[in-house]
Amino acid sequence: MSQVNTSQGPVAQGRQRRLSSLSEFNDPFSNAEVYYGPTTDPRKQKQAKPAKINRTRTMSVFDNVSPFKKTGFGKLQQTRRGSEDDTYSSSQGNRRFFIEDVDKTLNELLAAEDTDKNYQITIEDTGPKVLKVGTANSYGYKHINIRGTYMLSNLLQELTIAKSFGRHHIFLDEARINENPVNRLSRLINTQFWNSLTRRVDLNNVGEIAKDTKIDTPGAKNPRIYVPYDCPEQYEFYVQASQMHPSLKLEVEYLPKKITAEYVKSVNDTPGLLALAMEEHFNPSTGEKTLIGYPYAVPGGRFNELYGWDSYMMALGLLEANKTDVARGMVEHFIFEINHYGKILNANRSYYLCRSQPPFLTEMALVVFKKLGGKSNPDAVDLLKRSFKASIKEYKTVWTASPRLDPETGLSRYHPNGLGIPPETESDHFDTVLLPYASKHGVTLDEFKTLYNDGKIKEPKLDEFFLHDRGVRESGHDTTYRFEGVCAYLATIDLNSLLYKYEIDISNFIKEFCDDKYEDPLDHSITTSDTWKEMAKIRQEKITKYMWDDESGFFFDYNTKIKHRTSYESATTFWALWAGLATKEQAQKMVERALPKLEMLGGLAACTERSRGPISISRPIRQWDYPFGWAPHQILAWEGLRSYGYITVTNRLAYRWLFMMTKAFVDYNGIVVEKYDVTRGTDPHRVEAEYGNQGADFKGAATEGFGWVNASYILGLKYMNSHARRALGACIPPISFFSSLRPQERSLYGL
Ligand SMILES: OC[C@H]1O[C@H](O[C@H]2O[C@H](CO)[C@@H](O)[C@H](O)[C@H]2O)[C@H](O)[C@@H](O)[C@@H]1O
Ligand SMILES: [Ca+2]
Repeated sequence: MSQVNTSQGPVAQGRQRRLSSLSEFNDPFSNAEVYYGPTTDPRKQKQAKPAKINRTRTMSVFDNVSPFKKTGFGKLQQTRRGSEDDTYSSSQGNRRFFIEDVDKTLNELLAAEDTDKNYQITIEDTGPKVLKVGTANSYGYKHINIRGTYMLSNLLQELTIAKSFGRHHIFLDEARINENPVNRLSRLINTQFWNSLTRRVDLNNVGEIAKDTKIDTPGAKNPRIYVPYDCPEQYEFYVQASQMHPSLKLEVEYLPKKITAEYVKSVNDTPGLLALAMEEHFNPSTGEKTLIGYPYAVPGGRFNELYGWDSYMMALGLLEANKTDVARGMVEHFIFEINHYGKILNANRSYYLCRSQPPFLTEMALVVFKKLGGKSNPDAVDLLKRSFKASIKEYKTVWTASPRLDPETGLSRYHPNGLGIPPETESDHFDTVLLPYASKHGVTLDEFKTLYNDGKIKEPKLDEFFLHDRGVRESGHDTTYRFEGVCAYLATIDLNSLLYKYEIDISNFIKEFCDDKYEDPLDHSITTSDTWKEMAKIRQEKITKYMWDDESGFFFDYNTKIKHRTSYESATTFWALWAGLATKEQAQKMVERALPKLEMLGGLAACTERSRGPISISRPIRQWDYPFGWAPHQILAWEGLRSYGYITVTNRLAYRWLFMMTKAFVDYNGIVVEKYDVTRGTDPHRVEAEYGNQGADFKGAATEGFGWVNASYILGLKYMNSHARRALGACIPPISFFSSLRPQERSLYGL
């Protein structure tokens, strides 16, 4: 058992014995609230029972950190360096530290190791990379060294978290700060990041949930909620919340019945959160019924609201973590949005009311339905039916209606309504575009913005620019040179693949759940599975006719205005595989010809360098262009390639992406960001494009990662066998990993 330091007095020894025996029961990898919670708090040690919490396994340092040493295979034989001095190992072989003063150690650590003073310990810091910490068994009397960026940055993270739990002294398992990075990152995503990103409206938290850092007009100072005109219960609920917390100054407003572009522009200076779906809830403490919001996850960083396509990507990750209620909640919110706002919103803020985002509801409803137990669960069936009813409405009234539908080709475009300058962008985002107009009218930039927004200055060319800019934002790909000045005219491969998927899903739904006959409550039309199958077939033919380029192996966007196929090489070409509309021959050409142009060190780039074109001061880099890679592009390409039988290519692409994420996580203080530069080996998280990089701005410890990137990590790991997983844990670069493999293993990666 634990050693007792005989140089201490009997009181200290007794205390130490109690503390040691108490801490024996901790799983080194338990959630922060358990690990730093009351039962492990030495101050509360007397009251706390030594409960057998989360002791699921006996951890050993070597099991945990040295997989290559154990399995031993040539080149990859690597071990992560542990701390010195094994004298104080516990019987389980898992050393523990005792940090007597969390604050003091935190300050010492930062002073010595955070040499660039950004509250993170990274490979760019030039400190000694070693810190002495007291051992648990000596109750801090003897010291051992913690070495290296990864362990020191994990120490910083753990101390930061312990402090946030109000802890002054802690026991800390070495295994916790030397955890295999693949395990650590997946653990944090599943047990912590999702929780930090989850929102659920109740009477007490509305102020927090309504927070928005994007707009700073005087009218945005107080939180505000806009409620659909036909939701009086919700209106009462928010008024009650406002009255319960007067200091919040929460303003509650009804939306008009008809939401026009003029109305949306008129509230740009008084933005607010838009109400979402709620359910009735019985409060046992008051004995009364109240409303409570369905849970949902936000993307993170500046995006503190429910987004359209982010939600689908996050739902996939949430389901893997068994957070089914959150994924289901987001489906409920989308049904609500379609029924009350007319579309799945870009996000639930007033300034997003006119536009949507790439549609994924049918597939999202299907994955949630399956997870809820499928046909055997009446609740799941009910959810699925309501989802498809809403999806059919969305399909007909949003995506295949004016102005999004191009009547000539029958294909659809991102083409939302709206007026004026989008208020949610970075304040200087449009300056280079607006400056010439301000000069022309002899006014300052700010004066011009007001005059233009108020309609006092008319500039048709600028109207055209913003028409496309709104389309760009609806596409989710804001911004890219692929879409600039042209988006609203483009029938994109992205959108039309998703609509093909809707048609197929709706066809299957009608067959399986509606006795092959669906009467639409809106227009009373009757359709069968064949009706929708035929629509899908027609779209597939149109896509091939207008978009497929046999020579390059790409599906390109089609410009409906000039009636011309574009040649911008985008990773969204793989959405044709995800949706299942490409032929086998097309898929093969995509893999042989398009893929090599997009495959980079860290996975798929958003587009090719050639398509993006040269970058200069007057032509700045755009975040949805080369050399950046995005989680949704990876996720959809993996699934698309897999479904066409290209599993080995999927393995390879997934390894690349996961390597890049893991490496950045290890070297940069646990960072997980919105997007990555997939061409950068050392610091792929460093992106100096629009909006910087969400997820990078934290002190001490990242708490939320970024929604769809979190999901991509968990989904990507499903393609890794144990060998690849170990290589990732040791941060073996893709080239080294692939070239270290025996021929039959290389074939697993399509090499
Ligand atoms: O505020 C600027 C823009 O921000 C959003 O776009 C980006 O973040 C979204 C949330 O992660 C994501 O869905 C989108 O693809 C990103 O480009 C927002 O969607 C835009 O409308 C907004 O102008
Ligand atoms: Ca630093």
